Amino acid sequence: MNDMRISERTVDTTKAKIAARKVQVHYGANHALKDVDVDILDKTVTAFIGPSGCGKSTFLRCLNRMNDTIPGCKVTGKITLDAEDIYDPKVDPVQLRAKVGMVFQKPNPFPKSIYDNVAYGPKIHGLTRNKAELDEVVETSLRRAALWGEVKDRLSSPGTGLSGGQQQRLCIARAIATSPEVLLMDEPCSALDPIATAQVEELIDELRSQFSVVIVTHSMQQAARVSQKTAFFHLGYLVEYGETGHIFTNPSDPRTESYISGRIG
Ligand SMILES: Nc1ncnc2c1ncn2[C@@H]1O[C@H](COP(=O)(O)OP(=O)(O)OP(=O)(O)O)[C@@H](O)[C@H]1O
Repeated sequence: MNDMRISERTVDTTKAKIAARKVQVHYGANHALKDVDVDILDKTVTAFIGPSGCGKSTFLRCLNRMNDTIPGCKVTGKITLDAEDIYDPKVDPVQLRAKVGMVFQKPNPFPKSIYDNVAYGPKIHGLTRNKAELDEVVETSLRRAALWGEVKDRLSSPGTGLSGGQQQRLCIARAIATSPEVLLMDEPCSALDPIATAQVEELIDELRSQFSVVIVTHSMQQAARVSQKTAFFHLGYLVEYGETGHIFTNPSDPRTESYISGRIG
């Protein structure tokens, strides 16, 4: 069922899945993001890089309206998903977040069973008609998150009992269970060891065949390994955006050059 929804999508990889124009974010008096314009492509991994505090997470949160939940945070400008304005008053942010899922820095499974962690989204969004369909979505999502083999015999055990890397893959399974079109990942490997990091990176590459992935990372090596497009942020500006290979070998802006060569950051 999940597979059907995905294969039904017509995809043109040069097409913008998300388009941002003149995006500004203020936290009270702090002007955190300034005039950000970018097209995020479908079926592509886009990395957001830049020094601490430059606005990467702030911009990521604009893309599924997570900033709505932060008091004093004001977002202006325009962001569209498939040409539809996500800040239009008729858009329900909860529905939007099912389409634009998010995985956080620290694995944050619900204090529920492994099964219920994954079943939660499809249940609240009414995506399945019966237990058999729900079972199928849970299995498919856990398989896609490369976790099924490790948990299939203990689906009723608590999600919080898994290792850190397994918990992060569970959170990824939870995020993909609603068949999102975009997956936002905010430093998803920063709490993981190198083996778990490698597993999640492999997974990111696989997920790209189904949808658009945006990843915030402090690791330039990781950005280079997993992404096809990179956006470099500095002091609230999106300084440079382009092919990852180009950004890392031949950046156009001196600020990008300084960052990738380790002179700022
Ligand atoms: N919840 C918040 N409330 C108030 N100000 C915030 C909040 N989140 C971020 N900011 C401010 O917005 C600016 C950008 O922060 P943001 O976290 O987006 O940067 P970042 O590039 O993701 O940083 P890091 O790499 O350290 O995670 C900073 O000045 C920060 O202090």
